[in-house]
Amino acid sequence: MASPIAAQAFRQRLAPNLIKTSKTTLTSAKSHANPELLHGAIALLNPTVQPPFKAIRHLFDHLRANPTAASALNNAYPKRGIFKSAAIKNGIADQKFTIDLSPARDSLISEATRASLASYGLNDVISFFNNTAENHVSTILSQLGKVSSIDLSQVHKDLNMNFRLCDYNPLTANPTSSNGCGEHTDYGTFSIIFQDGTPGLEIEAPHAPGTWIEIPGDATVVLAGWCAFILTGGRVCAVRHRVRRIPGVRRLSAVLFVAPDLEVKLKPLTEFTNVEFSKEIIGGEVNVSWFKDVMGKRWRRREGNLEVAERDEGIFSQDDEIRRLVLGA
Ligand SMILES: O=C(O)CCC(=O)C(=O)O
Ligand SMILES: [Fe+2]
Repeated sequence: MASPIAAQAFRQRLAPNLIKTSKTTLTSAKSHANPELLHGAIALLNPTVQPPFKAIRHLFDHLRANPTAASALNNAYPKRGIFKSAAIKNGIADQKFTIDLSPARDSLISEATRASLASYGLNDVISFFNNTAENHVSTILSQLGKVSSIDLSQVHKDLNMNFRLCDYNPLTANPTSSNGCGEHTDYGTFSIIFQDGTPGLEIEAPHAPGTWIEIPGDATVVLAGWCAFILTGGRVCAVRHRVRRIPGVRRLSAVLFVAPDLEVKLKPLTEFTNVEFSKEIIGGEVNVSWFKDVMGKRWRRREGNLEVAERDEGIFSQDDEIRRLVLGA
């Protein structure tokens, strides 16, 4: 999708202060495939702080074992809930549990609930994400801006962020399933994925669809989503990824998602684009809020968290359909 040159530049120019090139080597899911297949589609981050994985494990264990605590947390955001555990009953959906936070949702959690979850790690988790946002988000945004020659700061004034914890726990409805998180492309500008050392994350080679590259379990990965692809006129590629489970092995991750401001029109911020976009995109008919909503339905279906009434809508169930919306082909 994006030109190899821009993608290469994304990796190289992010390098000076962000990429750890020394110990981390990328290997391919296919035994002899070349890691260069990634063409710089992702960057590796040397983070200032690591997630508090011990606290994250405690928090998931506590919420899973205590439905009252889980309901109290979910009541802070009744529209969708915060702790998602559909995989306890649903063996076809992604076999993981998640805790979905954001600065806005954080402020809705009552003092009583916050206090009751403090000793199970909630505060540590929130300060980790706030710290990461403070230390890395604007730098990554400006580096992405430099490699694409497009000023992304003008459409990221509100810092629209989401924080997600994932628990790929063997105690789900389908313990032998290798599907931790089905293949998908994140909707926003970029995501930072922190891992607890357990492998499982795989990236699809942007120029060799169907070839999946295994990412080492200790790497912290920055990858771009659909909004970056559209805003930069295809100069930054949106990267498909997935998580495979190793039966019997628990894996934890923490993900920080950054997206443009909700009212921003999703159209290239340049007339010189690398690809041809759909007339809806060029015409500025799609804004971030609408796109997030549409994408959200798609990922909630995959994750088994879609409300019954929404489940039958049948639209946008595939990455392909999003691609059609964006590229019109
Ligand atoms: O758990 C991971 O490593 C990745 C999760 C992910 O891609 C997502 O939640 O969008
Ligand atoms: Fe993702």
